Amino acid sequence: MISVTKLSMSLAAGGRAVPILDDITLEIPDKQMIAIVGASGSGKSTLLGLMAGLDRPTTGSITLDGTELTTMSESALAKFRRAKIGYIFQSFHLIPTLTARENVAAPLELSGEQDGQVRAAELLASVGLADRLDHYPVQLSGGEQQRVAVARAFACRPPFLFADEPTGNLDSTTGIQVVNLLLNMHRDFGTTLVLVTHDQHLAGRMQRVVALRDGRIESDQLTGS
Ligand SMILES: Nc1ncnc2c1ncn2[C@@H]1O[C@H](COP(=O)(O)OP(=O)(O)OP(=O)(O)O)[C@@H](O)[C@H]1O
Repeated sequence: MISVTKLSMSLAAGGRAVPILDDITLEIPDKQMIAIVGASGSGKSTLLGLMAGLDRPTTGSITLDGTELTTMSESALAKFRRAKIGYIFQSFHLIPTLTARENVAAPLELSGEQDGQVRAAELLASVGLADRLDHYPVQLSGGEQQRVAVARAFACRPPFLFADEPTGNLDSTTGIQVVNLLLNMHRDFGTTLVLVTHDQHLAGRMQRVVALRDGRIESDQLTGS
């Protein structure tokens, strides 16, 4: 379960504090698939980054599986993220000097897994990239890079997966392939999936859609998906 309580975030800009998120309270049950939507600048990416422990709020609480993130030391937070959190970026963020297989193996090897390279090859096969193991990111299309990023994000079987506009840089057909992959992985791994999107089609495939407006929750609806 993800619990966000009375979360606020202000950032300094032009010598003054600008409110970005204001009094957000949100509970996300285990295994739920939820989309965060809203106009550009409404605070979606900021909220996602806070829930994933990438940033610290000004006030409020964030717990994942009962662990409070906001008071953790940097090193404890980094360890927690490695064990519990997968993150997918709009612009893929693969390591350019590593092959597809090495990119996926990296988090496995960091977490002490002996057969990381073998497991990485299996994961890449499961996202349809068995014949791209030794390609570097620059040798892959955008959709292929995002599939590598999806395989990497799920590699350590994290209970929590966050995705910031995962289809934002892809054409619609490739975007649909990546979404199908996310849904399959969610089903197979039982992951809680929180994603930010501008894509109505993608949002509608989640079980719940939370809309932000000016840093506050404007609506919170189950979709029936
Ligand atoms: N480091 C920063 N310093 C100052 N303001 C910031 C900073 N990062 C983000 N902001 C501001 O915070 C607000 C929310 O940004 P955020 O990226 O969370 O919005 P978003 O809803 O994800 O937008 P988009 O859909 O365009 O990606 C924006 O007005 C942005 O300009």
